[in-house]
Amino acid sequence: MERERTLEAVKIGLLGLGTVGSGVVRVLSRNNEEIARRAGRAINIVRAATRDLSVRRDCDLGGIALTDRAQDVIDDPEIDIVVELIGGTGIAREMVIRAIDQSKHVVTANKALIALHGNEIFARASERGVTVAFEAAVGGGIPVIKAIREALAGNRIEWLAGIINGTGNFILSEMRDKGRDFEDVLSEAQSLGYAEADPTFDVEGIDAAHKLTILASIAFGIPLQFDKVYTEGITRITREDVQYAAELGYRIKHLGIARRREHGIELRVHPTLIPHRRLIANVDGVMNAVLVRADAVGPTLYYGPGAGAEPTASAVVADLVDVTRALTVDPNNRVPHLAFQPDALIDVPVLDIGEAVTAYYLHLRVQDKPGVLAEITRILGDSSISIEAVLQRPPEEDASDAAIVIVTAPIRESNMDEAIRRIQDLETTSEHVTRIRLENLK
Ligand SMILES: NC(=O)C1=CN([C@@H]2O[C@H](COP(=O)(O)OP(=O)(O)OC[C@H]3O[C@@H](n4cnc5c(N)ncnc54)[C@H](O)[C@@H]3O)[C@@H](O)[C@H]2O)C=CC1
Ligand SMILES: N[C@@H](CC=O)C(=O)O
Ligand code: NA
Repeated sequence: MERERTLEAVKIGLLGLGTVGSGVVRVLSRNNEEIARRAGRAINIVRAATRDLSVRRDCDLGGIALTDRAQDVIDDPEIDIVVELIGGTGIAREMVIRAIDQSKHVVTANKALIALHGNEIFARASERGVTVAFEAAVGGGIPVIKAIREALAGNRIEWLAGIINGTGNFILSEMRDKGRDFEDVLSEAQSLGYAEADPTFDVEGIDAAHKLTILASIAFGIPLQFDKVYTEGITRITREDVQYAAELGYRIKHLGIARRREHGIELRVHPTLIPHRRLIANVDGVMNAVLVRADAVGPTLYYGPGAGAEPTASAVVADLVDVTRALTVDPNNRVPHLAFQPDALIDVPVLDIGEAVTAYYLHLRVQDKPGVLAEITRILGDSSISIEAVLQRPPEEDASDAAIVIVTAPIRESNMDEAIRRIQDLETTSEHVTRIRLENLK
C-alpha cells in the first residue's frame, strides 16, 4: 500500500488506435485499480498516435493526448514505455528502434516485426538495457510466450504444434460446420478485427509462419529465422478433403510445427490432418492452441482466443505490468527476450522440407479400370511408403473417373515427392494429386 501511494504512475505512449490499440485503452481504463495492485503503481496512457485523427474509435480516450505523428509520442520525455500497435515492418520498425535508442521499453503485438527484425531489435534493446515485450504476438490472449519462456525453463522441448492463426481457424471451422463460403467467412473475420491489414498473410500462412518463427526461437534457443519456414496456407483445402478426412477419423487444421530432429529443426506451416479425438483437433473458431511436448513435463496444451481486441489487449497489458514491475523492483533482473541468454543462442540448422518426416493423406482421381490401385500401391512400395488406409469412391453418374484417398505411414517428404511424381505420370491418374500432411501429435 505504501509503495502504491508513493510511486508515480508509469506513463505509456501508444502507437496505433485500431482494433488492438482501442482494446488496450478500454482494458487499462476498466481494470485500472486491479492492474495497479498487481504492478505496484498505476499504468496510464498519456499520449497516443493514430494515422487519421478524424476516424471514429471504439474507446473513450479520456485525457489521452492525440497526435498523427508517432515520433512525437516516442520523443515525449514523459513517456516510460512505448506500446507499438501499428503493425507491419516499416514505420513500426523505425519507431521501435527510435524508442529503444531513447532507452524506452517497448511492448508490441507485432509478430511480423519480431519474426523479421527481432534479432536486431533485441540486440539493440539489450545494449540499451531495455525490454521489448511481445506476448500478444503469438496466440493473441494465450500466455504462451510466458509459459514456454518461463514456466517450461527446466525442460528440453522436443516439439510444438499450434493452431496459431485465428482468422484461418475461424474460416476452416465455419466452412466445415456451416458449409459457408471461404470469402464470406473471411469478410466476417475482417469485420470482427481478427484479420491482418493484408488478409493474405492469414490465409497463405505467412502470419502463422511469423508466429512459428518466434515459438521455435524461444523453445529451442535458436535465432529468429523466418526465411527458413516452409509455408502453405489454407486456400487450397476443398470441402471434399474435409469430408474424406472426417470419414477417415481426422480433422484438417492449419498447424505450425517445430520439431527437434537429430541433425536440425523442422519448421513448417501447412494444413494438417489430426485424429479427431485429439484436444487440438477440436479447437474451433477464433480459438488458438499450442501443444508443447517437453521432456520433463510431457505434453502441455495452451488454449484461448488467438485474435480480437480485448483478448489481444489482455496480453499487451500483462506485458505492461511485467515491464512496470521490472522498472519498479529491479531493472537488471529481466527474463531474456528469447528465453535463453543472448550469448547462448545456438545456430542449429533448419532442415529442408524434403527432410521432414510425416504421414500423408493423398487424394487423386483415377480412371475406373481394374489394376489402377495396384499400380499406385506398387509405386508407393517402391518408395518404401506403407499404406494405412484406403477409401475408394465409385464414379459419380456420367463420370469416367473415380476418387481414391490413401493414408500412409510416416515417411521422408523427399520419398513422397518422388512417389507423387510417378503417380502423376501414370496414364490412368489425373494430373493433380492432393497431398495433405498428417500428424498423430502423440
Ligand atoms: N487484430 C488482432 O486480433 C491482432 C493483431 N495483432 C497485431 O497488432 C497490431 C495491430 O493490429 P490491429 O489493431 O488489428 O490493426 P489496425 O489496422 O486495426 O490498427 C492499426 C492502427 O495503427 C494506426 N497507424 C497506421 N499507420 C500509422 C502511423 N504511421 N502513425 C501512427 N499510427 C498509425 C492506424 O491509424 C490504426 O489506428 C498488428 O501488428 C497486428 O498484427 C496481434 C494479435 C491479434
Ligand atoms: N490475424 C491474426 C491476428 C492475431 O495474431 C490472426 O487471425 O490470428
Ligand atoms: Na500470447
